[in-house]
Amino acid sequence: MSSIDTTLSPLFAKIDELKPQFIQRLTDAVAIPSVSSDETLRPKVFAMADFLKEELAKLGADDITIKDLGIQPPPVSDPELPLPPIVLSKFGSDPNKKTVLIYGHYDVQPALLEDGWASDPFTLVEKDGKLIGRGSTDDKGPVMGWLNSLQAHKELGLELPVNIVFCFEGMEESGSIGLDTLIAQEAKKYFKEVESVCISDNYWLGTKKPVLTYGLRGCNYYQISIKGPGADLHSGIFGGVIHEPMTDLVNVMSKLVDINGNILIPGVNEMVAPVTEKEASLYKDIEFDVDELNLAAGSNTAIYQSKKDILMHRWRFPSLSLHGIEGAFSGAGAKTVIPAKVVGKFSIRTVPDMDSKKLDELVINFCNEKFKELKSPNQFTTELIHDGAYWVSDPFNNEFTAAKLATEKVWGVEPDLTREGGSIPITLTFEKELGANVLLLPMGKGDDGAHSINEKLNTPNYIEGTKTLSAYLHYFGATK
Ligand SMILES: C[C@H](N)C(=O)N[C@@H](Cc1c[nH]cn1)C(=O)O
Ligand SMILES: [Zn+2]
Ligand SMILES: [Zn+2]
Repeated sequence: MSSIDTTLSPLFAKIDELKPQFIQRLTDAVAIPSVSSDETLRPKVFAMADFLKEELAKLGADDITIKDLGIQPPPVSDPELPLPPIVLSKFGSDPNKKTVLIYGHYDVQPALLEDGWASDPFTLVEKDGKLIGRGSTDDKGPVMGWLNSLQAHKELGLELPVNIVFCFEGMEESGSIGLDTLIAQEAKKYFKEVESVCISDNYWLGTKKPVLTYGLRGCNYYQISIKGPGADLHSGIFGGVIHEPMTDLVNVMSKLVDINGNILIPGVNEMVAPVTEKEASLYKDIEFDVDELNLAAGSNTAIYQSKKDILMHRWRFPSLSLHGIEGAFSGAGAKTVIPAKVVGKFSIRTVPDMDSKKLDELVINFCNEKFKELKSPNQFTTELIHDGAYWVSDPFNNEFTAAKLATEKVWGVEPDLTREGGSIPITLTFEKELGANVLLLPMGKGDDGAHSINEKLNTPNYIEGTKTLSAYLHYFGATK
């Protein structure tokens, strides 16, 4: 037995013993509806920051620093809306140990029972080996996983193998506003000793095999606002005699993408890096198939049937999704209203070598052009709400080697190396500003339903995932 194995055996046994407390920790976290995109729930996002602060204090943090980010910039309804703080914390400062920055986010996507949840989204339910609740997999489960690991070390009196710097944010689901600047400001201060970054905020590709992730798509999020009449109107009185904002909006939005997911804005696809032969050969060894995709989607609606096509369109080609229309009638029944103002939301997932600023220009000009063709007198604007960069790294550095050992130790299989279709806007900033390697070490499975109804984290993924994160720190701490 190696000395790491000798350390990990009692650590894993302790994690198993603490399982009920770990589930309670996640239950308490999920109970706080920290939805960053809902301005009315902003106090709850602050409550979640307080919760983390208390947990970190209980675990004996050497330092806890709460960084205020000021007021949220437009577009917002409340011009005085405060941004949630960044929760920073340190455990250990041994100059002979490596220092690992662990990033996670404490905000969540919106969730309403009436969206189709089987139970209240903010009450964690354990059913059939699954922990169901908003944020269970994205990202409260993994964040609690790190805290669980510290608790297990503390209760065993086991020294941490690395110095830890936590950086938890409350705006990830809304573009990580303010965090870029904070990282740049603290690079030579709070983050001075950091030499490596680990993020657990994505998912296995499928449901059977753990993965390590070396790429993310970026995300540019836009809104089109159209304003017409002074107030919502009766369609029996005004229908057919005025230009309706909703008709204009649906018309413009329908020109952005076709039903096979092809982006119709000229110049966008031209920015995408060509596929090399080496890259094309990478896909065959990855464990995944169209059935896994259909299972995770809960439908047989795949555009592509081959593994390679699916993965390439998830990881290395851009996509444009239409998300919703603010101000449109969306309730049950048959309300005969003409909405006075509507705001259409869509985003583009970006990939190498797309230029974010050039993309904004192409999108905004295209929308303006399509609206102009309608010859409508309504007021029209398209704007970027937030953007986050794509990221691709080397999956064979020390971080990935240690994570592979940790995954094999816990799960007994070699992990696949994957990219992620989703975005974690701050990843590239950490890499650039801190000059550190970043590793993505996911906890949940591909069918967890992040951002969807009935989001879940399988209980074994939560517990074995806590072991994997812990083992990673030990293997990485031992690298020369
Ligand atoms: C992968 C990560 N857990 C996640 O869900 N990220 C979000 C980030 C985002 C970007 N714009 C809005 N939210 C995502 O990929 O949608
Ligand atoms: Zn997330
Ligand atoms: Zn998310």
